[in-house]
Amino acid sequence: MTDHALMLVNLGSPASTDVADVRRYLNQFLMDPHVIDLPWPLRRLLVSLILLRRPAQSAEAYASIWWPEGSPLVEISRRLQRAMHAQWQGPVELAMRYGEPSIERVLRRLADQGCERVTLAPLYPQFADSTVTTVIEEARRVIRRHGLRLRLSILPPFYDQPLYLQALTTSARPYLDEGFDHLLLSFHGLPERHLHKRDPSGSHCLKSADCCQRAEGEVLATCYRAQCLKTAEGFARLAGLAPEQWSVAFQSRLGRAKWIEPYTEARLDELAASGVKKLLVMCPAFVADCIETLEEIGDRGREQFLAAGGEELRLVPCLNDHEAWVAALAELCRQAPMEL
Ligand SMILES: C=CC1=C(C)c2cc3[nH]c(cc4nc(cc5[nH]c(cc1n2)c(C)c5CCC(=O)O)C(CCC(=O)O)=C4C)c(C)c3C=C
Ligand SMILES: [Fe+2]
Ligand SMILES: [Fe+2]
Repeated sequence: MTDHALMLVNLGSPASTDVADVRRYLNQFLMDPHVIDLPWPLRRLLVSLILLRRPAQSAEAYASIWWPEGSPLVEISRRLQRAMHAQWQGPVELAMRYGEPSIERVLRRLADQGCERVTLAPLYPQFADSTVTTVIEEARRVIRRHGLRLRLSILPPFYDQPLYLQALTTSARPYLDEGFDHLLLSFHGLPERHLHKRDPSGSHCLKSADCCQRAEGEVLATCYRAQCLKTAEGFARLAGLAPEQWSVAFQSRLGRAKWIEPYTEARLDELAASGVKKLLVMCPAFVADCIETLEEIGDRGREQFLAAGGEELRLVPCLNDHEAWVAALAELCRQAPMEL
């Protein structure tokens, strides 16, 4: 074995669709201070309130998209892991930020096997504290706590990398070629507060209608919304789409706080009302299909769009284990910079 491992990390799913497993998963996920960024007593109170009803609702949603092998997100991530073996000289491991296999279990196993270097690949194209930062912090915590002699390289967010955008375009091409009235690029949403907290100038994010279009340098480096727009523009350019053929929205809102806009739910109604009959939806914040794409868009979103007068909603699959993505990801990981 070479001593340089690749560790892919995705979000994770409940162990099963039982309400108790979903509650355990949601508790671990939502109690992460990077996800619900309130002081502990308030976070504990809010999460306990969410856990009164949400686990049963989410369990039903998970049950509607669950595969015989288990969670689609986890199974697809395993397929990606297997495909990466052919691209990486050394062990390729998969970990989940919440649930199993945990970052702790995987890093300890690698260290036990004599591995000295790990390229950590958070599988998120765009930066957010609730995804990327929490993975990196957890890896560092585990290394410190167990005194592991591991050197880390970290794959940075790749929202504008030509290799990623090209893979996205290649994987979407058959769907684009079938013809459509409009393409909606629906990204996972984020509470606005998360953007303000990371705005280095304190006066840029959400301060004007086009702040995210104009973001560059250190503002762009931590503005999730601006990075989503860059992904969308880069994809549209490569795919040869005209500006009126596509738009961006943000899905998966939770709670009462204000999340970044426009909301996908509202856009689905607007698009149907504007006469769009055949709608394509892509979800480029996710590299693997999951409850947010399959259930929220593929089931509930489709129902909503048809009820509003649309005729067809086609969900473009995420990159999953597409060969163009496997090759792109391997190259991006080889280029990942070593931590100082
Ligand atoms: C405050 C709550 C949430 C924030 C912030 C958040 C950010 C965020 N999440 C993803 C990617 C995924 N989220 C997924 C599921 C999911 N997300 C939240 C809440 C927040 N996410 C919840 C409660 C759930 C669970 C499902 C539900 O009950 O609705 C998933 C899918 C997991 C699966 O098992 O399929 C992904 C992937 C990103 C990229 C992001 C910030 C940009
Ligand atoms: Fe989420
Ligand atoms: Fe911004």
